[in-house]
Amino acid sequence: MKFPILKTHGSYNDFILIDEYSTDYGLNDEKRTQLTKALCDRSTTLGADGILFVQKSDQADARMRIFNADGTEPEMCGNGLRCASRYITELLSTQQATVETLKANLPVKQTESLYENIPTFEVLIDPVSFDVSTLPVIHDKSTLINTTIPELSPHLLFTAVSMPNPHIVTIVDEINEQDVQEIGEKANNLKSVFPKGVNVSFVKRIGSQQIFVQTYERGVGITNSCGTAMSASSLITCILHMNDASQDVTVLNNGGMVRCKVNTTADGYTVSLKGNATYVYKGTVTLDFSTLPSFTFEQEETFTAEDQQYKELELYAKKALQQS
Ligand SMILES: N[C@@H](CCC[C@H](N)C(=O)O)C(=O)O
Repeated sequence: MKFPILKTHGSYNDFILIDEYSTDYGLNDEKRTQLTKALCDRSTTLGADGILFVQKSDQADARMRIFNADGTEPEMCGNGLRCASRYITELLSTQQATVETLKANLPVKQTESLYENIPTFEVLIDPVSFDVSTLPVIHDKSTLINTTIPELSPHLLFTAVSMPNPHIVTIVDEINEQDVQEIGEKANNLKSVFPKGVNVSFVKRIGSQQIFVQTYERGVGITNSCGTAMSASSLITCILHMNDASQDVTVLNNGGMVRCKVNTTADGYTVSLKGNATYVYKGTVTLDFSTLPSFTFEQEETFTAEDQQYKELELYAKKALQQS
């Protein structure tokens, strides 16, 4: 089997995009899982945090499915949706679209550049719920807001929210990557509390409407950034009165920055997530499912100027972090 792939990233949360919209490769979910594990492996010529499968939809303009590097399929991916949105809107020659995801059909659009000449997309994160049963978290209360989870840590205070993938967020004075790794691994092994695993974020407030977020992603590990986690973190800082809703929260991360706006709705909240959708390279993968994980990859095009431009945003975000 031979198929083209596109390497893309949102705040250096990187994905391999496979276009099943234009060509039916006859993949089933078992094959998608096998493919994801093989191509996302960082010891190969590719490597990524996940695969975005772009497909046809009978409810929306197109459909995006995301598979984590470990082959599992989560409910949502915010950074990935921006990348898929760029691909879909270019494919359909439009500037906005509705994209079917596992839990909702979501509006997406190209928007003003986050920084000079950065392809920028805005996606809606919805549905959002603080009901612990939606993550799920096994807990005797129906919501978990700024509360200890003694099985996880005796002193950290966590808030649980589904975006609609599961997140727990803790606000700290300083972020230590070792702690993020340790608590993230522990939470994902704690099946009595998080039966489906959980994304774990540490958040530091760095100024008015400005936060820094680091995330341990379920099914991946520590990533440069996680779009739904940054949306969850912005929302939680608003409900804890550290930031204001209805105004942008600038979220710095280890791969750059995004902007999140918390919207108050009749049912609760949604979050608008704005950030880059950067293409890195294109090429062709050749493989035989019977001999996976081995495959070959031939790179055909690199988006050097785009990559260079993004590095300037990254530098700007790093400086903003140092000055905070
Ligand atoms: N990186 C993503 C989230 C991907 C899914 C997550 N690892 C999960 O299992 O829920 C994002 O940008 O939101």
